[in-house]
Amino acid sequence: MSGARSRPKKQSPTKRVNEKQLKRERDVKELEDLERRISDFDPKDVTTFTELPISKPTANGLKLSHFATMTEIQKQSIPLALKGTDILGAAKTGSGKTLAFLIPLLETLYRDRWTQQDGLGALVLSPTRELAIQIFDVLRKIGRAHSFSAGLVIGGKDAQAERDRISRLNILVCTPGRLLQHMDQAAGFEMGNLKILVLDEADRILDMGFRKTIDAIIQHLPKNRQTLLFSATQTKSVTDLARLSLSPNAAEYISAHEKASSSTPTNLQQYYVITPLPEKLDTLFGFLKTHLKAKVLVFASSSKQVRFMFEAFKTLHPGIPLMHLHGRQKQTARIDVTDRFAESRYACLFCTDIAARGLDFPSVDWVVQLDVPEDADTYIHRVGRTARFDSTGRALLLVTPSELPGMQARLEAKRVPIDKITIKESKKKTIRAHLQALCFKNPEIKYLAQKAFISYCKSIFIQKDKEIFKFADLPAEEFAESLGLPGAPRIKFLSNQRAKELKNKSQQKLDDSESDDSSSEGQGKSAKTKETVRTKYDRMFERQNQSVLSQHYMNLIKDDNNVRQQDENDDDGFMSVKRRDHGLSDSDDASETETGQRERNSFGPGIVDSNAPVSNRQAKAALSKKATLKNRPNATKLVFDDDGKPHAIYEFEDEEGFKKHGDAETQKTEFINREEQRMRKVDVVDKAVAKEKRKEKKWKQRERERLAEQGDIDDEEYDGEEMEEASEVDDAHQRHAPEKRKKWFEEEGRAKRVKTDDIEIDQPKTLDDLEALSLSLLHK
Ligand SMILES: Nc1ncnc2c1ncn2[C@@H]1O[C@H](COP(=O)(O)OP(=O)(O)OP(=O)(O)O)[C@@H](O)[C@H]1O
Repeated sequence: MSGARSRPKKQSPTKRVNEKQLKRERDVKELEDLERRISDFDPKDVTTFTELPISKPTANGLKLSHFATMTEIQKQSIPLALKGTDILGAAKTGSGKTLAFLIPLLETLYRDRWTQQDGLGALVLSPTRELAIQIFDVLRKIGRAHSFSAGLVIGGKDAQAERDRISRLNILVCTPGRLLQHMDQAAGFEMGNLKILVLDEADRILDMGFRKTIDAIIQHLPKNRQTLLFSATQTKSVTDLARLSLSPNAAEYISAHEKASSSTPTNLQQYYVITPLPEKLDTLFGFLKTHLKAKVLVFASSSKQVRFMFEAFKTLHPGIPLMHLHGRQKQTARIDVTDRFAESRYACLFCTDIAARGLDFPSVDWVVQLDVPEDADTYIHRVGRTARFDSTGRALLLVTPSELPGMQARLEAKRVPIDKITIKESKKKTIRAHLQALCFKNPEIKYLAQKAFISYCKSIFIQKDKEIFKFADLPAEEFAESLGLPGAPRIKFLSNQRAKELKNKSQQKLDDSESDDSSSEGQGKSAKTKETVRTKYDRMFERQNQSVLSQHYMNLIKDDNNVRQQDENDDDGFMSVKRRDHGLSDSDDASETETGQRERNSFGPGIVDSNAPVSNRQAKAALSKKATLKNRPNATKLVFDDDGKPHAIYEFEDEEGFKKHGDAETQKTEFINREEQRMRKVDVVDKAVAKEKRKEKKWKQRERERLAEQGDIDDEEYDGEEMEEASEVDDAHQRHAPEKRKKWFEEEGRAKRVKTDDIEIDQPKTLDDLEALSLSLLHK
């Protein structure tokens, strides 16, 4: 019958077993073959991936992804890595290091016939989320014909969902902080079988910022694994290798471009322009205006500068789409921005160094460094975002006159060819007046400008290369002016050591973003946010740079702090908020106090007054009668002698006399009963007075409405009442309050006279008055 589906022939069980066995035998033979090819393999003169002794699935994946010819680092490192050697791979930016580690990774698991049941076999660590995403994408492309389960664990997503699947993964691409979090929390997450560990941007992962995290991760990994380290600026530090249980003799150091005349791509043109600090934004704006048909990456040294630049330049409409990327953005925003910039033809992306390493944005025309990088390695990574693989690109470094000699020396030592350019007078633009008007009009922008100013100054202060970064040479006032500020905000600095610690800590947080504002997925964090209501003050205190504060906020905290500051003889500091109830760990607290004077001369995050109210509501509540009573110690009765000295009453009575009134327990009970009765009486009075007040208030309200209807009272007086209430919490408002209050009282008297049928009640002054009032009210 046409159209009828023919049923698949049912195989006999014996036949099925035979087929399975045959397949197994074929696989074993293929693997043996592969092993033989690898051991016989002579890496000389190989140029294409097809010549490599690799599995069919990997070869297919490469073919389908259109990778055919190998780059230098791939040629040199893949054959060795396939033989199981530990590799320290160094090659210029954009030269294909990702494939150099992903191919051996897939092959190792394939040759070990890795299955889902074997658990985690390969681990790739990346310093940033964006880079991890990119590596994972390449892995998915070239590993599409394999049957391994691979996962991306980077934070910014639901931690529980990640935890649920992490134990089922064979290959994991992740950021260090997030991995450690899962190692601590995910039951059943085992790394004891791990065969291969990869550190991309190894020097960054092994530096101070990640030190503790990496050491904790390494402790859980088996020692007999293969380790591959890659970077454009590779570490050769013996200590670093020892931390990874790598012997420098056993690991192969492969530097694809060691003999090259430059350490940056040959198709990259590099320039610098000497720009005094206060002229930087003008220069950048002028640059953008003359490069509207380009894809530009602009690096600044902090997320605050990036935010300020982005917000301020947006209002100037330079004529090129603007975007910004930094570690304090939410993960979704970060992904959105990277995707949009990758897809854009012409755009300008303001970013911090989270975009400096590894990111492979296609067709970037220019990399502009608004602020000089902290070292030559960072310079190399930043400029490496352009001129990738076989494309061309250009880079521009804005360098201040005082930074120039030091920076030139560092770049020369690293074989970075860079030429000087000057800007044509006709192309110079100034945006200072616009920024000043903007800051004047828009407090948000002004606040961002203040933060940008302070974070820039701090970044200069904490840099370790003092030949480049000379804090004393900063033209503070002019710089502030160039940002549109009326004057330079004051800054308080930490000791160098503490500042560096904080920088590393915060850098790791930003890079890994496990616990910054933007990532709400962290278990600890979400638990914390559930417990407490976060107010705007909380958010302010949680900011990393606590000394970046608006003038308004400074005024709010100034008085309180002045007292403490004087105690501490800390004349130069402008800000002395020391602690707050923010859940800093004990160790953090301890370090604050242990280090004593050193810490006092410091700036630092999250160290604020623990007693400070964190919201208007709490501030008001803390001042309420109830709250003050609650916190007051029990009252003690004192009697003053003839000389005016206070004595406790028991001092006037000996034990005999005391016992005459009965035993202590009875006396106590009697006293409590007596007091209870008294309180009950007082309570009746209080309630009556309160009721009367409510009544009076209602009546006044009605009266006001009535007068307003008649046109006797104008709107301003209504405002006056609101102003008076608000004045309890707002200093600024208090200045206006007396005048308004006077006005209000006048109206009050008039209103009282008009209303004649209500009972006139004199304000009770003594307890007797109160009792009389309550009795009269009760009798009514
Ligand atoms: N063999 C190859 N053939 C063609 N294109 C390649 C090859 N290898 C890599 N590429 C491409 O070159 C670009 C850069 O590769 P990759 O990101 O791996 O560089 P990298 O050396 O890791 O750079 P960075 O040091 O900046 O991290 C990518 O777009 C990649 O697809």
